[in-house]
Amino acid sequence: MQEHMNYTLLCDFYELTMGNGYFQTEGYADQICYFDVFFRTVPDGGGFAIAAGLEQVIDYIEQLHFTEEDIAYLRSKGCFCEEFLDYLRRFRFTGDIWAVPEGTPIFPREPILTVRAPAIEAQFIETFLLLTLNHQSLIATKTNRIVRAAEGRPVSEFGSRRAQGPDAAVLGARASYIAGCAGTACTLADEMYGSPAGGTMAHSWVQMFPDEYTAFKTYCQLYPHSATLLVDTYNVLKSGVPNAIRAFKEVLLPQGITNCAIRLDSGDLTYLSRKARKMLDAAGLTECKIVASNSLDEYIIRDLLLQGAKIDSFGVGERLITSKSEPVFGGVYKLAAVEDKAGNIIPKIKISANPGKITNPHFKKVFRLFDNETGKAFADLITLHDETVDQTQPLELFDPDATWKRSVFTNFTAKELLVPIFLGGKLVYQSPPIAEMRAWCAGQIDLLWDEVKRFENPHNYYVDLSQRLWDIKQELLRREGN
Ligand SMILES: Nc1ncnc2c1ncn2[C@@H]1O[C@H](COP(=O)(O)OP(=O)(O)OP(=O)(O)O)[C@@H](O)[C@H]1O
Ligand SMILES: O=P(O)(O)OC[C@H]1O[C@H](OP(=O)(O)OP(=O)(O)O)[C@H](O)[C@@H]1O
Ligand SMILES: O=C(O)c1cccnc1
Repeated sequence: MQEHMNYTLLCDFYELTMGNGYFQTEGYADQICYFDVFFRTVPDGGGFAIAAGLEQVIDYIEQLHFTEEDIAYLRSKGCFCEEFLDYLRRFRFTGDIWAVPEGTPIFPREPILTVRAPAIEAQFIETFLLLTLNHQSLIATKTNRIVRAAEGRPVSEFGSRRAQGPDAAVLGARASYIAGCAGTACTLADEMYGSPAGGTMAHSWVQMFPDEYTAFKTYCQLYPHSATLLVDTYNVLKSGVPNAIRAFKEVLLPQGITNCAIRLDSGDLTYLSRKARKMLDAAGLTECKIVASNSLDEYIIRDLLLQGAKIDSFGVGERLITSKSEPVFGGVYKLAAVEDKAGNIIPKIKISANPGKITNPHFKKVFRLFDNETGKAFADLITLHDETVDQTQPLELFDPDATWKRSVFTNFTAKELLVPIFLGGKLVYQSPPIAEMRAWCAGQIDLLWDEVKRFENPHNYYVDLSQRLWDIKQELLRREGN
């Protein structure tokens, strides 16, 4: 796991060959440059994504170092000069990083992390930054859709066994908690990151005993305050629910415990939950909760609730932990500017035949604009690094592609999204406890309009450019695009 691993060589090999190249090319080794991390489309056609993974980026940056074994390995590749290998012995990150806090809703094309550092350092960290932010933001974004579909009912993350490897399980559980899961079945995610671990029982527990009732009774005796009995091993309505009722009545009720649950893991979850609810209520177990699982996702959960299922909470595994419907979060790392010897910032652009892939040049800031009357966010504004937004003056925003579409806003508050994380190689940010990230995430999503939160065809939230930034972009397009 991350804490015990040296991930320095978890980079694409070209980061090293470029680094060696910059090192040997006069004037490039110390070239200060700016890179932005941003993404282009929200997975699943959603209206926004959730940023996650920053704490692991911080750990990585702090741990960055090449061991003598790493140097020997790189020497064996035969393509790095000795001076560069010697430089790698002393390699540390000395630059600046700004990023959006974890749990923040984010939108396409805006920087969610910016690096300012000497070229070799800034280039070297690309792979790990992207893989970490892409993975956790993907799982956080998917989880949040699932959690919103559950309309306030707790969702537990059950996916470790189907995750694509240990990091995907543990860090996925971490991201899912930030994005709104109530907890996880992953014990290590609790120990390492504080995402609360808990769970029910497997079919094997029920199969292990001579009969279903004995399995339930034994479990209730062992865990009277957290008994969730899995009722679908044999026959839900004919044996599972009746045996659960019997065990609850014989073991829990005499102790005054009414807090209990059953889990449904197959069949028609609406039909079975409605029938089970009636049986539990008729037995006086009105406080007994019904948990549902079995290849759930946001669409099935929404359907179940529309059908009138009597489900109190959900366990969601494979489709959450793998983000099965859309398993790629396309965050990219693009050069936005370099500094000349005098420290002037020279903006850089990447041009593409696809206008959506043209980058926003320069060292930038992102402001989120909130309407003072409703408190809701209505647009994000990307500006140059030295611009401020004057909240006392009307602000004209325009569509960066269809520039004739303009609106003037008054009575708003502008909040900067990116906060300093490293300055001069020194960590200046303390990640909040994970429960605070989770509360921050929920609070920030509350500030988005419902139209932006639709699962299908959401309202397109505006991410606009300041006039100065737009002018610089157009100038670069004219200069470089011909
Ligand atoms: N009422 C419902 N409406 C929509 N989807 C449902 C409903 N009930 C269950 N589902 C979903 O339908 C799928 C059924 O899965 P599957 O074909 O594996 O059946 P199963 O009943 O789980 O069988 P098995 O006993 O093999 O596990 C699951 O994704 C489940 O969440
Ligand atoms: O379906 P998921 O969303 O991934 O939720 C987790 C699943 O994991 C367990 O199943 P198990 O590994 O025993 O397999 P099975 O129930 O599918 O046979 C559990 O009973 C859930 O069905
Ligand atoms: O605790 C559970 O019920 C659980 C845990 C992992 C996978 N499926 C179910």
